[in-house]
Amino acid sequence: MILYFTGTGNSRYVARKIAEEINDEIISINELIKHESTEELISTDRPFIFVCPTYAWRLPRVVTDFIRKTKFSGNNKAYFIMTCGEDTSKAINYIQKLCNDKDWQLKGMAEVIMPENYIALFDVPDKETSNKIIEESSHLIYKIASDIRDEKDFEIVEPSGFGGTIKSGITNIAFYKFIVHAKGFYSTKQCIGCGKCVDLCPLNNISLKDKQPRWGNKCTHCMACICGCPTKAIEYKNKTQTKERYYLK
Ligand SMILES: Cc1cc2nc3c(=O)[nH]c(=O)nc-3n(C[C@H](O)[C@H](O)[C@H](O)COP(=O)(O)O)c2cc1C
Repeated sequence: MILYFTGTGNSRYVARKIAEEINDEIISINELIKHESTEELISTDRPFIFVCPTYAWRLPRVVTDFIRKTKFSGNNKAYFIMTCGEDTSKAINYIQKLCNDKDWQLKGMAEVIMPENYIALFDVPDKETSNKIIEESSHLIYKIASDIRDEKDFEIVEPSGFGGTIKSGITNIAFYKFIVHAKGFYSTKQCIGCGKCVDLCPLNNISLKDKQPRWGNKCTHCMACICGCPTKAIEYKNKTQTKERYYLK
């Protein structure tokens, strides 16, 4: 069973490719969280395969919380596939700990480089570069799918050095404390009040007031609202006005 979380489509794309290759069922964690079905039992006799973005060199906190809260049964094997713009540093250590706590056998963690989507802090690649990155990911995605099909362990990810320990450790904690807030988001005159941002927000953190989006305090910086807006009417502080949006359908 493939369970994916996504902000801007990269992880959904990878999850779908794997599902096609291994002919397995696919479930959106976004939908489960959105409909508050996170504590229900999820059961399969095939391995659990989690696909999600990397946030500050670890699993997104929202995914870790989902896994911790939800009851899983039927088998105890888990694969983790993290899409990322660059690297996952020591995310593997935290995944191993999560698996130990869940009594799961970790069959491996793989990182798949996909286009950077963190528009609030960085530039995202142009269309041509994004397409090239996506195309280049296919070889690895097929290898991942083939290993899962054969129930093989993934090749071990080279452990990163001390820099990685800092990034996945203290920097991750500081990142959630100081950066991950909805405060900087606002809509512009281009907003047509369509509510797409409300639908896309996995945490139900956006509501419409007078046909304009209002953000609550549960934001996880997934970038779905700003990148998925059909009229490019959402901005973040003064960081995004001139930037292209990135969203993979
Ligand atoms: C809040 C946030 C934090 C991120 N942190 C990292 C990171 O630590 N390392 C990295 O390589 N990419 C990082 N990225 C980039 C995403 O992990 C990457 O673009 C991913 O494929 C997006 O997946 P999605 O489209 O399924 O949401 C970050 C993106 C966001 C929005």
